[in-house]
Amino acid sequence: MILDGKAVSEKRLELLKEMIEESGLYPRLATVIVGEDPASQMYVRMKHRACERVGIGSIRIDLPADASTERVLEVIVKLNNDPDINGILVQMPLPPGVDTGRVINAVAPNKDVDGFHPCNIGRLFSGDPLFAPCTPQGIMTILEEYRIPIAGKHAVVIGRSIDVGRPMAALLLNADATVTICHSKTGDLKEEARRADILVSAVGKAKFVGPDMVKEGAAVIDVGINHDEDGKLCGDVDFEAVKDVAGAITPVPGGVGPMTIATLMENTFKAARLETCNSITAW
Ligand SMILES: Nc1nc(=O)c2c([nH]1)NC[C@@H]1CN(c3ccc(C(=O)N[C@@H](CCC(=O)O)C(=O)O)cc3)C=[N+]21
Repeated sequence: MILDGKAVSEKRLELLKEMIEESGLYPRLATVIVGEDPASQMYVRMKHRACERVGIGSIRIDLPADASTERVLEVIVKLNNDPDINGILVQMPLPPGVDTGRVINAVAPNKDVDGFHPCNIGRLFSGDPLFAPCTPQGIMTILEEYRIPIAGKHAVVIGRSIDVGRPMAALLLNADATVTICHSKTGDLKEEARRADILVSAVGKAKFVGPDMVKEGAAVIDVGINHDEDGKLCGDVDFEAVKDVAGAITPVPGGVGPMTIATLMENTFKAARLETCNSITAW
């Protein structure tokens, strides 16, 4: 079975649009983009387009590639204090001259729709999430939509990044999976992967996951964004070879990517609803 992330994202965006309309709220997202990386430019454009579609207002702040950390922090503090903004997204990766850790720490946790702030990561790992990072949260939505069982299953996550691998493991653990996190220093990665009922690959290498790494019937989730020899967009998984072994598999494109954007919209609506609670205990 192919897990159609594009279709699920469309469905969720339609639902969200109705929910926003009914709420009477007008959520607003600010994106901050530093530099002119073409992929980042494209992703940010896609995010603003999604905002427009569901009834979220959005503004975009562009800074030059040589902007100082202080300058980026200044912009974030202003957005933190702006009552017209509910959600703040700083497009990653930042140029090497900008201190990413300081930038992430500066975003107000209740506007952190990316879920990267240590407060949000901590809440996620303590089993009481506020905002979870969009890519792994979007993957949970796909698994839910297709009724793929998680509780009691063995999940293996390849990759330990703060935006995907780690929060993915926390979300699966919160859903009662038994979770293994693998990375570049893992002893026998093949053997670990083969144990997975749910295998999530977030490595960044084309054809990294072959059929010899997949248990018959497993759900395979491909988070990779790579390009093959012909320059065509592809994931980490050798799709053609794995699709007959796996019970379910996400394609690239059309799998995890669209879910990331749909989840960002959902998180922004959540941020707008939070704002209407004036007590921190209600979060
Ligand atoms: N602060 C921050 N938050 C992010 O969520 C974030 C980020 N920085 N930096 C970059 C990554 C990457 N990302 C994607 C979003 C959509 C697609 C997507 O929709 N992809 C389409 C294909 C698009 C194409 O044609 O290239 C698909 O897979 O079908 C992919 C990747 C969000 N990211």
